Amino acid sequence: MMELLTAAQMRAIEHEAIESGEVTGLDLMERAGAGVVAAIFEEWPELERVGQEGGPEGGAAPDPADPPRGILGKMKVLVLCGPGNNGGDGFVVARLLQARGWQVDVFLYGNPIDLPPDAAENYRRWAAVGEVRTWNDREIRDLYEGDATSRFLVVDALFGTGLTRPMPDDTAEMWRGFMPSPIVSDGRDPGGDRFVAIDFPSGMCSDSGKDFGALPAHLTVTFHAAKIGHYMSLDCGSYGGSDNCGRLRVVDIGMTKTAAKGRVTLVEAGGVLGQTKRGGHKYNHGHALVLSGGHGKTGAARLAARGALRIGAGLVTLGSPRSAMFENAAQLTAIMLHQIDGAHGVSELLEDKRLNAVCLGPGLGRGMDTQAVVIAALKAQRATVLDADALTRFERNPQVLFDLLHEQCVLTPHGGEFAKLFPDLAAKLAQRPQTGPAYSKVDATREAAARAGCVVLFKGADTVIADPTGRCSVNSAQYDRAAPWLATAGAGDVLAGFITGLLARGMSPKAAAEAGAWLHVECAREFGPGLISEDLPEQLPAVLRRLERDG
Ligand SMILES: NC(=O)C1=CN([C@@H]2O[C@H](COP(=O)(O)OP(=O)(O)OC[C@H]3O[C@@H](n4cnc5c(N)ncnc54)[C@H](OP(=O)(O)O)[C@@H]3O)[C@@H](O)[C@H]2O)[C@@H](O)CC1
Ligand SMILES: Nc1ncnc2c1ncn2[C@@H]1O[C@H](COP(=O)(O)OP(=O)(O)O)[C@@H](O)[C@H]1O
Ligand SMILES: [K+]
Repeated sequence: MMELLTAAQMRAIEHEAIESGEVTGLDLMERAGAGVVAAIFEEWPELERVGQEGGPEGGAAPDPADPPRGILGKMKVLVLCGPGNNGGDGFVVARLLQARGWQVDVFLYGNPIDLPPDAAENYRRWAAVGEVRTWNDREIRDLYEGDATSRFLVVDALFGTGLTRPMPDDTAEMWRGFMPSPIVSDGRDPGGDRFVAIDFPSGMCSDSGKDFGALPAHLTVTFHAAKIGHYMSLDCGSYGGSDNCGRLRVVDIGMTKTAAKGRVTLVEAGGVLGQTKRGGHKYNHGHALVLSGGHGKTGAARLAARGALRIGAGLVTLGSPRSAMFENAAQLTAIMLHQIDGAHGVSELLEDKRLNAVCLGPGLGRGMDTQAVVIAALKAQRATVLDADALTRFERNPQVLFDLLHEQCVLTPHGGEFAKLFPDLAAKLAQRPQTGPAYSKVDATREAAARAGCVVLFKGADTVIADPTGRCSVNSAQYDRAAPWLATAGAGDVLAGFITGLLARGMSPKAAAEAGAWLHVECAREFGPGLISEDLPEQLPAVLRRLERDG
């Protein structure tokens, strides 16, 4: 199970490892620097030839007959070291690359006398073989921009997990010079300069992913475990959150400990395995009820119902108001249809104990009825997914909803819905931070789950799932699992259906939310560009088959 750490947890793990005699701080820094160098060559194998005999190096003319050499031209390294241990890692990288024959320039932000001990030792080791130039952001920019014939490998070792406030003013000039470098979506820029961030792109908050003025990287190399900030996607314009990191690599530096408490995990395939049916009658796999909106607003509920059926609920019934019966009947086959009018109808139908999971919200409408219907369903104490209108209908008085929620419920808000139910938490999350570690989506979702008394799944490319006890995970649709096609109308309705289907099959609310969200992203990836929400449930057979095969 992959953990995502806060900066404080990482420091505690490091402290424990050093105290136990498992490793020294200097060992860790050496391994971190060596790990960065190894990651650079794994990412761009063609760079291995730089500085080697017969390979391109400072001064070598590009050879158009030899594409790799022609692409690289002259390759120089610029290492930007900061005043803490992130800077210490930078000195190690500088030393190791110079030893391979690279031409390396190193700038230090701050006074060498103030460096912490391990960084100071690596400063000395570098200073014995190379120059440390005093920080001058104008000079760095000139050096970078003034050399049109060279390609640069820029190593950003300014700030890592110790960043506590917005980037200092005297880095702004240099940042502006670097910014035009294109950051392409898969983190590769094979023809141009390479920006490598040690631990974090400097200016990015390691706990929240929030942007204190970050310099985006093509490759980010972190140590021991990824941090929460690496997986927070801010959805706030072109640069922010995980978008800053380019590709992410995690390097093992030989520590064995994990976070003692408050751990956050990354949702992975493991939690989803075993979902394929192994026998039993349809009633052994549960019976899900999805409530439809009225005439002209029925598509969302059908998407959810289809999702619930495909994910393996034994039976799925669509509860439809009288006005929409014909419309629904015309488009349903395996899904059963039952007329339900109003809250009374819901209570009556849920007297049938075989209906063990309910989905409310997609297309339900914001009319008077919705609130009463939700209340009736919650009083029936079934495993219940509340999405869309079933959430926003309580905007004026969320406490009415919170008082009725129980531990078998899952709320699935997107950002707008979250803000309606938890306006104070959404406001805290939206604030531009002045000090770090900043308030994160993980913090907000945990608080929301504690307040609601049930599982909250806060959607996005970084879907955060928390239960009221603080257990928390992130389902990421970033990096290798990017699925931008999910930003399509109705995708959330299908997710609500997936989770409802898994609840009907007896999964716990948190496990169902995690597995549903994971499979949702896999379905989007299985289909790829051009996806519309109807396609999502139809990818499940292939995804489940693959899981079975590879499991
Ligand atoms: N933990 C581990 O296991 C391992 C950690 N390792 C490495 O250590 C890194 C963490 O090191 P770190 O704690 O020294 O913090 P780091 O990011 O170098 O910055 C702290 C310095 O920056 C300063 N500062 C902060 N913000 C600022 C701002 N906006 N503007 C100006 N200054 C600012 C801050 O000043 P202060 O706030 O104290 O005034 C302090 O001087 C980690 O990212 C990883 O690379 C590896 O070696 C492997 C093992
Ligand atoms: N850029 C993206 N990358 C990955 N997943 C996304 C992205 N945008 C949206 N999603 C996912 O798609 C779904 C959209 O849900 P929602 O906003 O409720 O849409 P709708 O109301 O149209 O059904 C959520 O599961 C969300 O996590
Ligand atoms: K950095």
